[in-house]
Amino acid sequence: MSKTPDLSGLEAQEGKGWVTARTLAEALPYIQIYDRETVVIKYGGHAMGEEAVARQFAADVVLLKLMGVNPVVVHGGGPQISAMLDRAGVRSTFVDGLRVTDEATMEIAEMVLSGAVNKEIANWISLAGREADVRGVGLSGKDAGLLTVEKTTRTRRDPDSLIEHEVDLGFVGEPTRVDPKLIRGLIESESDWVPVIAPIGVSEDGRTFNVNADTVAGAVAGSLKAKRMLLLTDVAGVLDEKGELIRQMSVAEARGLIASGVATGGMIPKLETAIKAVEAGVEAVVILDGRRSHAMLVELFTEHGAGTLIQA
Ligand SMILES: Nc1ncnc2c1ncn2[C@@H]1O[C@H](COP(=O)(O)OP(=O)(O)O)[C@@H](O)[C@H]1O
Ligand SMILES: CC(=O)N[C@@H](CCC(=O)OP(=O)(O)O)C(=O)O
Repeated sequence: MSKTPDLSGLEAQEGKGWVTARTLAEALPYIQIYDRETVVIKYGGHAMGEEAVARQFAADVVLLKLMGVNPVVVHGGGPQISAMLDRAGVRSTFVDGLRVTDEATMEIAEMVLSGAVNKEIANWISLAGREADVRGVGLSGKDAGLLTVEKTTRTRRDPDSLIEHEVDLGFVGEPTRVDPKLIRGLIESESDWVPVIAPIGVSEDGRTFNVNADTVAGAVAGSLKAKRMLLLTDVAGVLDEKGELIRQMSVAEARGLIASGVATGGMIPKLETAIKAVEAGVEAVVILDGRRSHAMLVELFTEHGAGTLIQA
């Protein structure tokens, strides 16, 4: 009697193919929703983690572009700036999550953000997309008048005298104007260019400023009236008072989380940015864990999404 060949390995392999095909087919409605829509992705310094994670992120950005989405990446690099300041022996302090930036700090922050981090991300996108000619284009707010800022002011109340006094953050800026012409030109071009933006801005009188990357992403997304802004960070999303993930919330509920003290630290500027972006015409903002592989794909192309969605 002839022996039946053992096909279990082959079946397992074929089974995987069928699962992949079904996943792709199920993504069809979402692929159509995002077809030629702009999605601004804020890629935080913590989410970058190891090189393999960052390369995976770049490959997912390429996939988005090839699926018809127009991704625009705004990156951070806080931990990377801190590491370089340490090496240079420059001490760094933060006020309300913003780095106090003197001249020496500004010089190093710009080197790290516009130089190392920006070019690395653009390069990884170009490498991941080279077969299809998808190319990362590294820019900062200094290019083509992209980001005009004014000096950020912060006040503090003295606990004894109760008198308010100004805290000088140095070269820290708030966006006052985004000129999106260059970005529009890149995303609407026949070429598959993906803009990658470092959070550096210029004041009206031409001085260089360090800007929180969430804030830059919000301003860019607002000026482009993006379909989505994704804030990739190092938590699953916004957590409620019991530490459970909130899947969806309104702008009013986001304000409530800040007021009640459930959102603290770095989550406050993220929610404030999300609120401003929605008010500026971004359809929805999602805060999600950028360390999880394919988090952006799960968010955009599956029924359940990932992280916390904030909309009007
Ligand atoms: N309610 C909350 N839900 C989730 N995270 C929160 C909340 N309140 C505070 N956080 C903190 O916010 C952090 C994310 O902000 P941040 O560290 O600035 O991120 P990034 O460096 O990615 O911009 C989380 O790691 C968490 O410690
Ligand atoms: C003014 C200010 O604080 N600028 C930030 C810019 C980088 C940033 O925002 O990076 P993450 O998104 O990785 O935190 C900084 O110097 O750290």
